[in-house]
Formats: sequence, structure tokens, C-alpha cells
Amino acid sequence: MNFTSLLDHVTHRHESMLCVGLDPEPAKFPVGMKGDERRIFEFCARIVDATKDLVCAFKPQIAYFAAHRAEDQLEQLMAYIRRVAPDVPIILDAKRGDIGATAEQYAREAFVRYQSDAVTLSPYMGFDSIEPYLKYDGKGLILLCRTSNPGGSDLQFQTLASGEKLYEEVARLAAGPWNASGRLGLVVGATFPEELKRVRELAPTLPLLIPGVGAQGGDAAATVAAAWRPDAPIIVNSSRAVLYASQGEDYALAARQVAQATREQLARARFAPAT
Ligand SMILES: O=C(O)c1cc(=O)[nH]c(=O)n1[C@@H]1O[C@H](COP(=O)(O)O)[C@@H](O)[C@H]1O
Repeated sequence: MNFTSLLDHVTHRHESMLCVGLDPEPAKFPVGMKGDERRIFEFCARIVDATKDLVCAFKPQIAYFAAHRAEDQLEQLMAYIRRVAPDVPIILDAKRGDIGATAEQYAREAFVRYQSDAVTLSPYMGFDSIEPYLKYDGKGLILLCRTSNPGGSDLQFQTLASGEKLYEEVARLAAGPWNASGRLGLVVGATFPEELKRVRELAPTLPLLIPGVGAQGGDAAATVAAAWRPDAPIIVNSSRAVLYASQGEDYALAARQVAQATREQLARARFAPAT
């Protein structure tokens, strides 16, 4: 099944807009596993077991594996998620962006080596830098638009000759001329609800990956009010707040409780009266 259909099905089946981000940092692992790079797979697998019925996606961040020479554990994890949660799409967070020939290798890495359903990409090298990923049928390409970090404003808020800001132009391109495939999505931070609203106007039906709730302080209710539409998926990511909810042996249960609470917060916001 392609990324869009998987996302649509699981969002409805699990009644969830929550994506759990898999950003394993051994220094933050619970007692007994702390600092042990060989247990990255095991840590993430327990989080997956504890949350797989609550999420609309999982998003492993590749740097957290590569930095520990643990790419083999990422491969193992991708296969594991596929086996225990076959209906949950996996977004590989890699934020790649390079010339076409190199992008072909990155696309192969994301879709052949890791078998992800979607990948995050930086669009700033232009359309020919994302084109190689489109050769893989059904896969989703999620482009950085208005990122969650404060420094995102340095470039993304620059005003172009057209009078629009750079992030608005990215949204417009992704919703229009770049999206003949219908497989593009956008990243917009939960930390910027006004811009989220603007991106939703410019890209009314695109899937939006929205990181920034939890550890970065983004507001779940404001996120849903700005971006949720019945025909437009939103994927609201939380990583650290879920993964490190407890540093005790109960970490998987604690992760489940935080995931459950965040999922419910998002769901409640859908039905809250507009303010
Ligand atoms: O593409 C992303 O996922 C991403 C984009 C962005 O603008 N901000 C952002 O935080 N992310 C990622 O989302 C995750 C956020 O993690 P927490 O802040 O721990 O919830 C990290 O894996 C980031 O790399």
C-alpha cells in the first residue's frame, strides 16, 4: 500500500494523529541499559510495542542510529515495525538534499535499504534534487517548509521578490507545480501555529508532518486548530517526551501513557469549538 493510503487508513483505525519519533539516545536510556549502544534496537522495539496501537506513524531519525554506528539496528527496527505494525507507515527522518546523482543514492538508502514509506527532504536545492525519490512508486516525500526551531526564521522568513516569504513559496510549489505525483507533504513546526495556518491555506490537502509538541513546547490544541481538515492528514510528532517519560524500568509503560495522553489531547482539539 502507498504512503498516503497507509496514513489515511491508520489515522482512522487508530483515531490518531500522533507520530512517535524514534530518536534513541543511549545516554538517556533507563537504568540497566544506560549508555549501551548495542541496545538501541531493543529500546526502540519496546517503545514500538507499547505505542503501536496509538499512532498514525513512526518516525526514526537516522542520525541517532548513524552516530552510534547502529545502522544495522535501524534496519532491524524497520523490519520489526513492518512485522508487528504492518499498517503503520514509517517516515525515515533524514532531511536529505543533494544533486540528482547523489540524491539517487539517498533515495535508494531510504526506500531500498531501510524500506521506509516516506522520507523527509530539504527542498532548498530545487526540484531536480527531489525528483530521484519520485521514481519509487507510492513513497511519500515530506519537504521542510517552516521548521520548528527558532533559527528556521533566518532563511524561511526571508521575503522574496514576489512579496512572499520563502516558506510560503515552498508550500505553494509543493501544493502545485512540484506535486504532479500527489506524493508530497510538508514539515511545519507546531511551535509556529500562525505559519501552520498559512501553510494549510496554501496547501489545503497536503499531509503535514508537525514536530514540536512535547519537548519543544508546541501546543497540541493550537496545532489541530490551525492544520486539521477532514480531508487533509496531519502527523503530529513527539519524540523525547514519549521516549524518556521515565528513566526507570517502567519506561515503555510511561511512554504509552504519554502517547495516550497526547493522542487524546489531539483528538479532543478536533472537536473543540473554534476560539
Ligand atoms: O523533520 C523533522 O522531523 C523535524 C523538523 C523540524 O522542523 N523540527 C524537528 O524537531 N524535527 C524532528 O522532530 C523530532 C522532534 O523531537 P522532540 O522535540 O524530541 O519531540 C526530532 O527528530 C527532530 O529532528
